[in-house]
Amino acid sequence: MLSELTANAVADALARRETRPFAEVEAAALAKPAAIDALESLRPADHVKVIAEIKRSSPSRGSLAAISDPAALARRYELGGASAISVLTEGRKFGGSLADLEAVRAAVALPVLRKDFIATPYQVLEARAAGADLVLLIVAALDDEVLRELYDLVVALGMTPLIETHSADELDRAAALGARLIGVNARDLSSFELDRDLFGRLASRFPDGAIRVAESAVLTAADVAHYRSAGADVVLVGEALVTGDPIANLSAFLAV
Ligand SMILES: O=P(O)(O)OC[C@@H](O)[C@@H](O)c1c[nH]c2ccccc12
Repeated sequence: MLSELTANAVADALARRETRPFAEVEAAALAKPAAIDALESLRPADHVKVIAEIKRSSPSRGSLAAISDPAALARRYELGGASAISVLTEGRKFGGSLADLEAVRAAVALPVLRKDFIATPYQVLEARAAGADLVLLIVAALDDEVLRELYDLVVALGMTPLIETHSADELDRAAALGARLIGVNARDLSSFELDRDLFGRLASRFPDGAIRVAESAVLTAADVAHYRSAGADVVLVGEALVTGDPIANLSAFLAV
C-alpha cells in the first residue's frame, strides 16, 4: 500500500505546473558535463562508505536543522570522508530545493544524489540539469512500467539510479530492473516507524554484485556497525549528520 506521504508527494510531482518547458530542461540536462560514476565511488570496500544527507526537516522528525548554507555543509561532509552527498530536494515536507542541489554540486567533487519523490521523466531531467549524478527511485511509489521508464532514463543520462525498497517483494522488483545500487529504507513511509533489522532480514535477497545500501536510522557508530555486520556496503545518514558535528560523526562512522 502506498503511504500517504508518498502518495501526496507523487501526486504533487504529477500535478506540478512546470515553469520551464520540457524541451528546455532536456536541453540543459544534455548540455551538462558527464555525471560522476557513483558506482565507482560507492564500490564495496574493506570499510563502510557513507552517503551524507542534507536534510532540513522531515514529516516524521519535524524540523532538524536550519542549514542556511548547504554548500558549506556539503564541503564538511566531503572533508569528513563521505563518498557521496544526498540532497533532499522535496520542498513541502523536507524543506529542500533544486537550488540546494545546484549549490552542493558546485561546492564538492563527490557524486550528488537527488533525493525526492521522483515520478516523472521531467524530474529526472531536472536532476541532471541541476548537476545530479544519482537519482533516488522509490519502488513503493512506482508501478513496474514507470519504474522501468524512469530507471532507463536515469541510466541513459549517464546517472546512477539508487533504488529504494522496504520489503522482500520490492527488493525482487529492484533486482528485476537490473539495479546495481539498491537501498533498504529502515523507515516505513506509512507509519514512519523504524526497523533497523529490516536490512539484515533482506540482505540475502540482494542480487549478486549489487551495492547494498542501508538507509535511515543511523544515530551512532553502533548503528553503523549493526548495518555493516548485516552486510551493508554503504549507509545513508541524514539526521545524525545535520543535528550533530558532521566531521566527528563521519569519522566515528567510518572507523567502524
Ligand atoms: O535521517 P536518517 O534517519 O539518517 O535518514 C536518511 C534517509 O535515509 C532518509 O532521509 C530517507 C530515506 N528514503 C527517503 C525517501 C524520501 C525522503 C527521505 C528519505
